[in-house]
Amino acid sequence: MKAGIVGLPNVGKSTLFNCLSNAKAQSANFPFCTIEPNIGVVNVPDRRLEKLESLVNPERVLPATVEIVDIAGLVKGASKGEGLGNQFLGNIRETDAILHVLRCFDNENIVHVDGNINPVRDKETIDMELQLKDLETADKKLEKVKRAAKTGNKEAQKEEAALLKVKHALEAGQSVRAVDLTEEERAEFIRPLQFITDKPVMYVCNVNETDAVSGNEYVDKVKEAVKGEGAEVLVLAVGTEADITELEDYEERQMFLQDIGLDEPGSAKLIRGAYKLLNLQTYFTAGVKEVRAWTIPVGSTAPQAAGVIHTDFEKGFIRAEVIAYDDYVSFGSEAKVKEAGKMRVEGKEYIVKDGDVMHFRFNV
Ligand SMILES: Nc1ncnc2c1ncn2[C@@H]1O[C@H](COP(=O)(O)OP(=O)(O)OP(=O)(O)O)[C@@H](O)[C@H]1O
Ligand SMILES: [Mg+2]
Repeated sequence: MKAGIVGLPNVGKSTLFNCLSNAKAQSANFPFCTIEPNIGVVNVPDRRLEKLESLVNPERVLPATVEIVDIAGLVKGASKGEGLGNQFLGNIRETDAILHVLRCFDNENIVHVDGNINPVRDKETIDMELQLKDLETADKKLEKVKRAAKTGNKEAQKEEAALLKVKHALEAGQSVRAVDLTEEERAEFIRPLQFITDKPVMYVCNVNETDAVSGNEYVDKVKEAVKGEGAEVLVLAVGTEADITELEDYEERQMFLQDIGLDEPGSAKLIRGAYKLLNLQTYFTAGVKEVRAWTIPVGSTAPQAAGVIHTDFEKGFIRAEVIAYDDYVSFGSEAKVKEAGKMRVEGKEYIVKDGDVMHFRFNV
């Protein structure tokens, strides 16, 4: 599962990537600095993990991770091959969620490819290119389906109807995620086509240091423009945070953050947001050797969760012993939780909850 960073050229995508990931991407003040995508594995900050560490005192602690991809900037006409359009759009198709960076800062030294600062227009430019690309996908598929539909194939007729809804919405400037489709239409016909504008999105407003806490007028306009989408809008002083990430010393980083009015890096919030956007959640294993966060899709069953550790755990799954995170913390140790009768034994059907601390019993 991975989230891709998209936006116009020179808006701060690679700089954002650099505050998230230890892998360093080249960032510079000229458009199309990035050509090949940069891929980084990012630790998901989670205070619960720190709490468990303090209770268990393990030899090591392993956080959950999420993959972030820094993609080349898109420009108007990308869907028709402008810039390096088509190739870049291919890189976006391979991701599972989109972090859309919008330039919300004034700075005469940093070139804007369209001449002035207007994040709402920029968003529309990017959306339109993504929508045009999706339209191409829909048209191609429709051509095939139409023939089968004409012969009276019922399934093909249903598919044609769903695709036509999507086509018309895209032509009207809507994204696929906003199209009114039945659950069945989505699952059977639309999701398999991996439309770019069907992927969940979060907007990242890149602001100056002074606006890191309360945003600015540009941010307000973005919020107003995306109100109907239900998407999250995050305010982040990307340039400043990248500088702070460079500091070796933890105390020094905290001081800098406090100076700009933050108690944790905005990038931490963003990573958690990306994790949620990907529809992922965490369960923990907590032993003296290792306290570890494991990543599973929301709605996973206990055997599926066990399978993330090892396929044998899933195949030979017998049962899971589960402690709710809050119980673990309020009783202070596994032994005390057991004494209090708060440890549950769950079977194959159990849907794992975020934060569960788990042991698996299995048989191979
Ligand atoms: N909030 C900010 N304030 C001032 N300058 C910034 C801010 N964010 C990024 N920059 C600067 O903007 C320039 C472009 O940044 P970056 O290389 O990250 O853009 P990009 O979106 O990756 O561009 P490309 O699409 O060309 O790869 C860099 O010089 C960076 O330092
Ligand atoms: Mg870049």
